[in-house]
Amino acid sequence: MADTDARATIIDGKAFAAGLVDRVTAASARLEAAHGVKPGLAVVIVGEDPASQIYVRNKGETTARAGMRSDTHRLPDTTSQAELMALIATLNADAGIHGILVQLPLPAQIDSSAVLDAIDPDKDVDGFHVVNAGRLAVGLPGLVPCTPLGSTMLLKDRLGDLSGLNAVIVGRSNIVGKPMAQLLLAENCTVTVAHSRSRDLPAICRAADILVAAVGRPEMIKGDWIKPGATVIDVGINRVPSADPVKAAEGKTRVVGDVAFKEAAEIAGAITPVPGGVGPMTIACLLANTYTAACRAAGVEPERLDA
Ligand SMILES: Nc1nc(=O)c2c([nH]1)NC[C@@H]1CN(c3ccc(C(=O)N[C@@H](CCC(=O)O)C(=O)O)cc3)C=[N+]21
Repeated sequence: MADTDARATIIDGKAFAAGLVDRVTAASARLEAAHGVKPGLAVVIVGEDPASQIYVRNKGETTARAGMRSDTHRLPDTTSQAELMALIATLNADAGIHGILVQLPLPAQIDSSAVLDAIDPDKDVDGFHVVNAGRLAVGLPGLVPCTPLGSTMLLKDRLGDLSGLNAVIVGRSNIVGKPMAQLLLAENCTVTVAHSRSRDLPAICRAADILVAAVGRPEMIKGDWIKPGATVIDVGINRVPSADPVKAAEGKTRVVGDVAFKEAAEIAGAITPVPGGVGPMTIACLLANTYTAACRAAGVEPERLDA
């Protein structure tokens, strides 16, 4: 691709996500035409974090472009737990809303897990509710967290059958690492979940045919941690000072992943870039989950969307 040093195939998450959004758009139009149901997503944002505002705006725009209903609820950062719970109760009861996303992180006065677990699990398009975590763990249909879902789609698109491959996930969060482990286990991978307390992380990573980096530490995973030919999925989106010291001094930033991309691309067989890799898949999968939730609410079998 553009980087002539790179040996690895650069996995174009942005392009795959655009295709997925197109398929969701078409499937949603057919759902509306046949059953009179227009998928509806409600996004709730509490406070004024500028980065969060950007994500919320992107989600809202993409949802509208896909022909879905998209409501954004912006609440002040002084919002109480009770006020947020009341909004969620209203959205749970609204038949025109099939998906609810409460943007994280929430302000300190709010108990996040209580809020997430107040969302109707069948409208929980983030897949963060304990019921959906449980469904995923035991193999029942539910709603699957968007970032691991999108990462798995990219892996299957690139590798086909994942059976028997060694998958190493670095990071054990409830929103990425743990659900990613469940999805790859369901694909018959041999799954290792490594984390900050793991001993000899480089050696663990070097055994990986599939390496998923989801730690939130800029460029922590080095090129010599990667097995030659491995497929690397970089989930990290870290804002760091610009590489140009003059721009950095002006406060300019750039976005990097959890993987030292340039050196990793010399060794890996394929790698997702940041930006343009997993991030766009997260938003596309949010729309896919909203479509799936709308179909289930209408008692309609969702169309396949993953390819
Ligand atoms: N309840 C909840 N669900 C979320 O899914 C959730 C959340 N809270 N809180 C914030 C994080 C962050 N997040 C991103 C999604 C897409 C991009 C994305 O598309 N990034 C682009 C652009 C990156 C850039 O240039 O800034 C890319 O990677 O190419 C980024 C970040 C979802 N989040």
